[in-house]
Amino acid sequence: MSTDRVLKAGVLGATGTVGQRFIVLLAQNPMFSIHALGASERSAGKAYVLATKWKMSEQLPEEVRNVIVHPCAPEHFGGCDVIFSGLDASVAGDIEKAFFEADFAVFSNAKNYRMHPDVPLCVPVVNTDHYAVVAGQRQARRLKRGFIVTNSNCSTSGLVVPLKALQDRFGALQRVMVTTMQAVSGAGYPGVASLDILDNVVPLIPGEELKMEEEVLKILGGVAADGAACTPLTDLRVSATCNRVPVIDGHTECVSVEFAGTPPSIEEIKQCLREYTCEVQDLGCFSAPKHVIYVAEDEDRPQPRLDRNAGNGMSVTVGRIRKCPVFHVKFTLLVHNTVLGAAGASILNAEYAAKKGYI
Ligand SMILES: NC(=O)C1=CN([C@@H]2O[C@H](COP(=O)(O)OP(=O)(O)OC[C@H]3O[C@@H](n4cnc5c(N)ncnc54)[C@H](OP(=O)(O)O)[C@@H]3O)[C@@H](O)[C@H]2O)C=CC1
Ligand SMILES: N[C@@H](CC(=O)OP(=O)(O)O)C(=O)O
Repeated sequence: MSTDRVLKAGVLGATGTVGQRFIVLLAQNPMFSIHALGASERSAGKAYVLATKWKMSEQLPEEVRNVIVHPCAPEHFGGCDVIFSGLDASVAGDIEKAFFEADFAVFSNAKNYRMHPDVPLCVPVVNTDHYAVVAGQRQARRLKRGFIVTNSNCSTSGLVVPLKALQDRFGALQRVMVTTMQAVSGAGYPGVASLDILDNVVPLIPGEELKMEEEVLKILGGVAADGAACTPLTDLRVSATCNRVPVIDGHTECVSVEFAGTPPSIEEIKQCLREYTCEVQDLGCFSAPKHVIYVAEDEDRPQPRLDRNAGNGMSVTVGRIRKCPVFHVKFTLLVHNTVLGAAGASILNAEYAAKKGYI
């Protein structure tokens, strides 16, 4: 298809935290027009402005205010070229399946299909090569034009970016330890009660650590020669510890890395991170950041309030890069959890899919 055509976008879960971020980003993106919105039966039939509790700092785009929210069923999304899903995971499995089986191109934020071998788990600045499994996915699931691509857990999306840069330049990684400090917007709306999170740190985000530990292996892995399945790494070991902190947006992660081979110097690591580039940049995708990784110059960065909007939320900021006395190197990174960690990644995944002729 021509990448000059404006793609009609449907948004499932449009009223939620990720859904609102989709609305903000799609309204600014010349490749897409917002064509249809979906949410639960609680919201269906209402104008969007009445169905959602708008929590973005940007104004609700005028053209979306009075769009009627539909139930999340394919018959309400006719004419859409692409479906973005910010659905709650408790319902995403069945609803997204109904859409890709109805021949829609689905880009999901939910966890349900992430670890399926024939589904790309794609952080678009890291592993667009995993789109190679889409043809096999269509064949195995008897889909004509439909398919599903997922993006990762929001903390995973930040972590894999510097890890990919290091792996590409210096070879296999052996062990990674990560401790996260995750923003409250990661829990959706209304999310964590203020009495739980103000003046506090909560050392548990149910299910989060295992997701990170598994997803990193898939994203940093490859694709089988016949294109039938993704092939997660088997030699890398990842340990994650996840905490909720009283920050609105932006997940901070303290990472320690051990290389399988001879470790590079700290200067070589900094240079590698600064120089990292990826395919969506080469293709000139609208949402691709100019710099995938910003290496923070100041010793006390990254900080969520100051750095979360780097590259319009599509860049990862890495700082405090130093020797680790246990592994080889340690650093702190920051990722915008609802932009590169969610809606922004989905949109860039769709831009890539359009450029490569999948849509
Ligand atoms: N927040 C983040 O940083 C990240 C979130 N994700 C994932 O993205 C997804 C959305 O998260 P988030 O926006 O935070 O969640 P929210 O709880 O804020 O929003 C959930 C959305 O799902 C809709 N929904 C709920 N039940 C149904 C139903 N039965 N039928 C149709 N729609 C329904 C809601 O509609 P209604 O308003 O009508 O109830 C709402 O639009 C989740 O799967 C989450 O795990 C992934 C990465 C990061
Ligand atoms: N659990 C993440 C956000 C999220 O919803 O992730 P996932 O889609 O992997 O469940 C957080 O709280 O910050």
